Amino acid sequence: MNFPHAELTPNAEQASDHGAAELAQRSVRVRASDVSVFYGAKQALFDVSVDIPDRAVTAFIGPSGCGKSTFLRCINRMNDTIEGARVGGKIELDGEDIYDPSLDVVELRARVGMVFQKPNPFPKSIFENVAYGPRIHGLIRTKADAEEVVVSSLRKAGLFNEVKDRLHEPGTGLSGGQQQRLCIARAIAVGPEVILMDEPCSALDPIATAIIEELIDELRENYTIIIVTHSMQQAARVSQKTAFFHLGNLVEEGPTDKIFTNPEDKRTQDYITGRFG
Ligand SMILES: Nc1ncnc2c1ncn2[C@@H]1O[C@H](COP(=O)(O)OP(=O)(O)OP(=O)(O)O)[C@@H](O)[C@H]1O
Repeated sequence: MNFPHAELTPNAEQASDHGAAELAQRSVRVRASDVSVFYGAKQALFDVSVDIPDRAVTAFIGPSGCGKSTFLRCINRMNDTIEGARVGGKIELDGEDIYDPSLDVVELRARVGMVFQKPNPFPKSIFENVAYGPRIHGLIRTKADAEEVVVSSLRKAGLFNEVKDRLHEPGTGLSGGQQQRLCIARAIAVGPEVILMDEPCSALDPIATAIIEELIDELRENYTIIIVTHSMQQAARVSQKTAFFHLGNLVEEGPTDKIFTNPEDKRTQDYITGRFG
């Protein structure tokens, strides 16, 4: 699909039906109900409710400062690490309240992995970048276990063939796109169900971006992916569901082809046609 910025297409209804049918087959992996976020006295998100479908890609789009990253960080409780941040409402992962006081946040962050805007490999070898997480989570005991998890995670991240002869060299020596795939391998290594990606291609060139987009498309077979992106073309290419945020509100969400061809809210229409943002 490649039609952001397009005016409504004549077959919009047909396209929407197709996207809706695909999404209807997916169960809900993450459910947010009336989520609000405050940074000190300032409210950054207002009563956001949305269902995130299992094993699909959901894109969060919207102008700068509208709260996309803030909402993404609620889903693995990264906002807990920001002083003065307060989260209200409810977020469930497979029906379990992730803000329940009895929930182990370290375990949650293994189940809900995160990939950041700027690739941030540890200053360690490629091998250790991937083996570190499973080791501290007690998922590997022997050297053979470590090798198995490193190789399979690098394969799933589409990086193994490029690095198999230099696994013990520093991860920071890879190109930006390879470093980002290393970070994806690192997230995959601890067996997540959900992978959050906060503008994962914004520091990459178009070729590295295309490789990551292809990878995201493959990963959705096994993982629930949520991506924040400034690129509407990227949202249209990689996602099946799109949520449009504006001034801290979730304005509209639905099948990506419907949001881009037949949005219901004028603000969504204005944004996707490039009138603001
Ligand atoms: N750590 C923080 N402390 C205080 N205010 C914050 C913090 N992080 C974000 N904000 C504010 O919350 C609002 C939403 O920011 P957020 O980064 O979530 O938006 P965004 O849509 O992801 O923006 P961008 O597309 O520019 O990354 C903004 O007004 C921002 O200034």
